[in-house]
Amino acid sequence: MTDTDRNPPAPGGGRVPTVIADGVHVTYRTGGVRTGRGGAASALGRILARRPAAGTREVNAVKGVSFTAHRGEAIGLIGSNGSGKSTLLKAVAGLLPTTRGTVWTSGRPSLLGVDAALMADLTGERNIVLGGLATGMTRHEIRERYAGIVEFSGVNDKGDFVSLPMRTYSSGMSARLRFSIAAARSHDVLLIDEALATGDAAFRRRSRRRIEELRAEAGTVFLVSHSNASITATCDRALWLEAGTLRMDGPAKEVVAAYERFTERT
Ligand SMILES: Nc1ncnc2c1ncn2[C@@H]1O[C@H](COP(=O)(O)OP(=O)(O)OP(=O)(O)O)[C@@H](O)[C@H]1O
Repeated sequence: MTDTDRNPPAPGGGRVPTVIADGVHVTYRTGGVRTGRGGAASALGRILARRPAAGTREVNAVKGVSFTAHRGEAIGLIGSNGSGKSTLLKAVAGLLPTTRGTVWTSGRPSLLGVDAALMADLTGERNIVLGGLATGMTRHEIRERYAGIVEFSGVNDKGDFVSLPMRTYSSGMSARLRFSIAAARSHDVLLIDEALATGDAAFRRRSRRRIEELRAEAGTVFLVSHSNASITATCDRALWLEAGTLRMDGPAKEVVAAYERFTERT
């Protein structure tokens, strides 16, 4: 299949954009250090004067990032620890506000993170239903796909784990179940944060095939990973973030090679 087959031409003749990030900045403000001084009156004064509380720290996690993603692309996000990958993903998902710049997305983006909201005290079964509803599946669709989700995740490979509370799962099993729930339906824009890193080799193969299918169903997949091999095997394009800025955007193999040269030097 050629790249053009996967990316049906837009009415205007070009590829169909699904995410446009235009000069995106994201800033975290962490709570002030408690000094024990200052009552309600001084807090009110600060709010009226728009002054941050003493000790408030600002972290500019993403600084002026711009890119356009298209239908049918799988895009890897790479970069050192703390370079802003997860923050950018959350901003694209609409879970964090931008302090400057704009993110435009077509359809509803779905973020599949390591800390996605599954309930530790509920069984895998219940979480499949809740997670399925949360990703927009109907009860009927969940019933139809339930067996496929359990099989894909492999959580029952070593016993009937799906009927046990998720707190009894290893972190790899939880991550696999989260991925399997999210991957059970097509997404306009699917954002995956490190989900593949925890699976074993067989699961990683299944996941890559499924990501390939999701792209073919005309979605866009973003994948954050510290595994350069996962990025080159799964993605055709990569964005390299360093200290919140976009260092490189291009074919995954070229970007990963440049990033590897950079990490060897540092
Ligand atoms: N909730 C938060 N409050 C304050 N600062 C934060 C918060 N989350 C992240 N940061 C800071 O924002 C910066 C970017 O973090 P982010 O998690 O986006 O990086 P990352 O590239 O995904 O890192 P990693 O590879 O280690 O997962 C870091 O300096 C981090 O300390």
